[in-house]
Amino acid sequence: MVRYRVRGGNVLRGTAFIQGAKNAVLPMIGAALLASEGRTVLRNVPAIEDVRRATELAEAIGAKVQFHESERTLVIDASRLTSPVLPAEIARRFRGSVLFVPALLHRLGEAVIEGVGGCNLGSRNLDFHYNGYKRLGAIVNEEERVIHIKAAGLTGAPLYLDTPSHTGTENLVMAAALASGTTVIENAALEPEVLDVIHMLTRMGARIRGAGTGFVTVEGVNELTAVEHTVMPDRLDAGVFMMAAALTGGSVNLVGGSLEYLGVARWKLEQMGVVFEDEGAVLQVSRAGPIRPINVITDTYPGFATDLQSPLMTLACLAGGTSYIHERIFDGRFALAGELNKMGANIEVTENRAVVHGPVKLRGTRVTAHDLRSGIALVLAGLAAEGETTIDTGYLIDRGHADLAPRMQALGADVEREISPSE
Ligand SMILES: CC(=O)N[C@H]1[C@@H](OP(=O)(O)OP(=O)(O)OC[C@H]2O[C@@H](n3ccc(=O)[nH]c3=O)[C@H](O)[C@@H]2O)O[C@H](CO)[C@@H](O)[C@@H]1O
Ligand SMILES: C=C(OP(=O)(O)O)C(=O)O
Repeated sequence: MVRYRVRGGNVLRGTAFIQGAKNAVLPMIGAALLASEGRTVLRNVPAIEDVRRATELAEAIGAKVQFHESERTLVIDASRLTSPVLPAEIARRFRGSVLFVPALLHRLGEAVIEGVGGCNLGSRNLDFHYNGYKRLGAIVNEEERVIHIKAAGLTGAPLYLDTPSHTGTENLVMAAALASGTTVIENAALEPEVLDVIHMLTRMGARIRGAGTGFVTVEGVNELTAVEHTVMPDRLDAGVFMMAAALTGGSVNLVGGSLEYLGVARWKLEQMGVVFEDEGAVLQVSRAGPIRPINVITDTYPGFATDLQSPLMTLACLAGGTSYIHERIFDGRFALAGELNKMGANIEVTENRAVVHGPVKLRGTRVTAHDLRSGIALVLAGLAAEGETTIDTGYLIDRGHADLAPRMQALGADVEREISPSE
């Protein structure tokens, strides 16, 4: 079992390199599987557990994949896919497994989903995905524990999403890209990662209009070509390093930490006292004065990202006053509050609203990451706490943050990653 150990009190200074985006690279691996010839090269790929699982899953269905981790480069040869089955033991470990379905439908005519993983955040349905496939002509059998989807050729159709689902949009765009005829997807997601995936698909030969408008039109083509593509920077990884600088009162330079994709999170952090200075392509982050309390409502992009809500809760514990957080995307994303309260925080949760009373003095203790973002939020809490914080289920942090300990150490933080002796 992986565990993180953090000794608090150090002020962070120096340079951090922001990784490539987890939520862009996973659909890009799914997109690479649509190309029936040649090799796809993805650059700026983060060495995270989710990418390792995606590599294993792609191999399980017959693709040849090489992950050159030190070069942050993934090479995918999907010329022969051999199995429509997404095996449970891999697929259950990450949400991105669901992004392999369009390639299986187009290449093999069926997909068998033995399980889908991802962060445990309450209900996480896939009905928008399945309804979309059905409208494109697929038959979806959801009656068993194992889901079977069959498609003898997909045909373009008008589609909609009840809410602008991130992976839902990516999946329906990929399904429509090789369908015959035209598909219009109404209420499509606007997240920058979705746009980066559409950019890659367009370079592969897909005909997609309207990305970033909420109405995406896809004219189906007969084939897609393997391309080389550089994954955009991870705005969630950047947000964490911004908050690490702010809560320790330090100053860090973020390489790849552009403000361009932060949406409302940028303005909320500024209201809390975070100062940004763009120096060409490097972003300097520091704090002016004490941390101020904040009101945050999570929303789809450009609203405040739900994935930054947990780290923000840690920052709010240190603010001089009461902060209010309203979580609108996931119904089970407040397990963090109980863990922070063990460290001395004063957080009250009622359904999907949290009231964070600050400032408190956090004390290091043993805590548990319930999901990826609560895990990284506990690392941040550890940086600000007196004494040592031990965070179990470190695998969840490694799902989405590459080389966290060395990157934090380079800034002067006392963060260690260890494998627990019990295994
Ligand atoms: C791999 C990946 O990209 N993960 C991201 C993606 O997850 P993911 O794509 O799973 O999140 P969605 O945008 O689909 O989910 C948003 C909301 O819609 C609901 N919903 C979604 C699909 C569906 O078919 N039916 C349904 O009811 C979900 O339960 C949730 O309440 O977007 C989330 C919201 O920005 C992020 O937190 C995740 O980091
Ligand atoms: C919810 C998250 O990821 P996933 O959708 O991969 O579980 C996340 O990145 O916080």
